[in-house]
Amino acid sequence: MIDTLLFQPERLGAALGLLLGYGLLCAGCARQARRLARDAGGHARRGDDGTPPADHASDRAWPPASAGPTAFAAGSADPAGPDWLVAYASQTGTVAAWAEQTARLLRAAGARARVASLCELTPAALAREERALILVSTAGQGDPPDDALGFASDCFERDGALALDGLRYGLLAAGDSDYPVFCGFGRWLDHWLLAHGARPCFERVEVDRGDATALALWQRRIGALAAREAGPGTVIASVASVPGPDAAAGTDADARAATDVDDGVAPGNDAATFAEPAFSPWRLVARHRLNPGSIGEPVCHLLLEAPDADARGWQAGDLVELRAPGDGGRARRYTVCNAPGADGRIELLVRRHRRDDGGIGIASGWLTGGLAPGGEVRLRLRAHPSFRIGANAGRPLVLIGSGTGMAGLRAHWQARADAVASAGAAAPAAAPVWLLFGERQRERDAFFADEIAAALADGRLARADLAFSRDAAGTPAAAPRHVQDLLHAEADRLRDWVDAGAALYVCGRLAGMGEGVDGALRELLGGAAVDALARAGRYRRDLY
Ligand SMILES: Cc1cc2nc3c(=O)[nH]c(=O)nc-3n(C[C@H](O)[C@H](O)[C@H](O)COP(=O)(O)O)c2cc1C
Repeated sequence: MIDTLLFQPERLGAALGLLLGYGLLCAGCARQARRLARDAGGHARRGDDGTPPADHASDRAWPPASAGPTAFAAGSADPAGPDWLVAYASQTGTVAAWAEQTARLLRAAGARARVASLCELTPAALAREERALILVSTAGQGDPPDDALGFASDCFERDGALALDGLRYGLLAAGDSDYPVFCGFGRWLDHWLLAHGARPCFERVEVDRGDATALALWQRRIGALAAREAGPGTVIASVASVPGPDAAAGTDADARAATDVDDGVAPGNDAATFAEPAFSPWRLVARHRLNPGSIGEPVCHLLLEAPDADARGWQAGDLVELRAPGDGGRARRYTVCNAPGADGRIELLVRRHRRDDGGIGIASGWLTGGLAPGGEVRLRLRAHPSFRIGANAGRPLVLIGSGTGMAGLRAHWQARADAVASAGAAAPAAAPVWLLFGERQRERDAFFADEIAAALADGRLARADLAFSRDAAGTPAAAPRHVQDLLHAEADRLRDWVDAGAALYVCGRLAGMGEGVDGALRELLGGAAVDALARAGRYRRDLY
């Protein structure tokens, strides 16, 4: 996605800079070159046919089951011990959660740890730090997550002018090797840090699809660092029980030798266990097809009921991860389609996926067909901080999306309406909500048309603009066909809303819609303004 936000020459002149800078950095740093050589072959754990091996299919478990209970005893560590910044950039919340867990590990080892999103940091602020653990994912096509856009563009602007030689850091790069540019942002950031004099405490840890072995390695690295920094006599427990890099298929002893951290951590006691929430058995209450007769694949609206504890603590904008039978234990993500309600139910929108070979996707096929009402779904909720309402609760909202992206938009307009209802009559008038949505045919694919009409009638929605791409025959050529065309058609209104403080939320497919909407926004508002909105948390995206 940032190729449209940051890395296009006509915008920040950065695409060329990135490529050039990347090349120069690689050329200029022998150690990095060795690392890159390893990177090139380092993902040979994929099967010969290009399919991911079974361990990649594991969900984002942290720590891996094999790690056993993870315990860090503070021992004799100075409670006001070394101060760590744990910085993260995360598009869909995975890495944000790992950052929190990383900080917990450090604190349990007697260190002080502050967690901050890269959107709260500048390169100059980072330069003032002595110790940082940095965890970043990659989004779009090898790009930074949205919360790192400002930081990344600052890196370009300050390139050459910044000295980071006072900083020691460890870097975790999360990605998915199914994408052509694996861990693109994490690798770029690592090179940028090195080029500016920052010193790595250990070799970059790359985590492919939540790979448990790589997470275990990260955990070992932190444990060893914490032990060393906490000083002699500190007992840090259980880190030694995490399988070492040599025990793991495909990891390299060289990476271990290259680090300046000793993994020999003394076993100890006491537990400060952390773990991902378990999958719970939710139940399918009802399923309706939203687009009968559509020329597209079926889109179903699913209603799911929670086992008690799972229904709490989530917000509009959050995701679920679920496992379908026969899907190799892989966790699939869907955006929740409703706001939290008293009944504790969640709703999902699922389009049946048609593969290139004509077959049907395992998870989407099951959710839209094989799973019978009353049937069980192994599911867990996942916070998605960068798509939540956050500080935008009082702002006008512009909700933009297409297809199953309706899910995240609906959750937000429902949540806004619920917040207004619970504030009571004395509350000030709610900030307005504007929906812009695209699908194929009005007659078949107008998801939630009745609900939208009712919301317009009672003011929950101030305005709704819909575009149907396959209804264009017979209409003027200039008529909006896609949601990005709606933005162009409503350019003045869009500028007025943004001037009035609106936040923009975009949900749906990255390819086509997400990129097209980003391009339209940049054309209409200007690239710098869009970057500023992103930095201020007023441009939030849930793209897939
Ligand atoms: C829309 C989208 C685009 C992605 N693009 C890439 C990519 O270009 N390279 C990569 O290695 N991983 C890519 N990923 C995978 C994510 O980096 C990976 O799932 C990561 O664990 C997500 O962490 P987060 O939830 O903290 O953002 C992409 C994921 C999504 C949803």
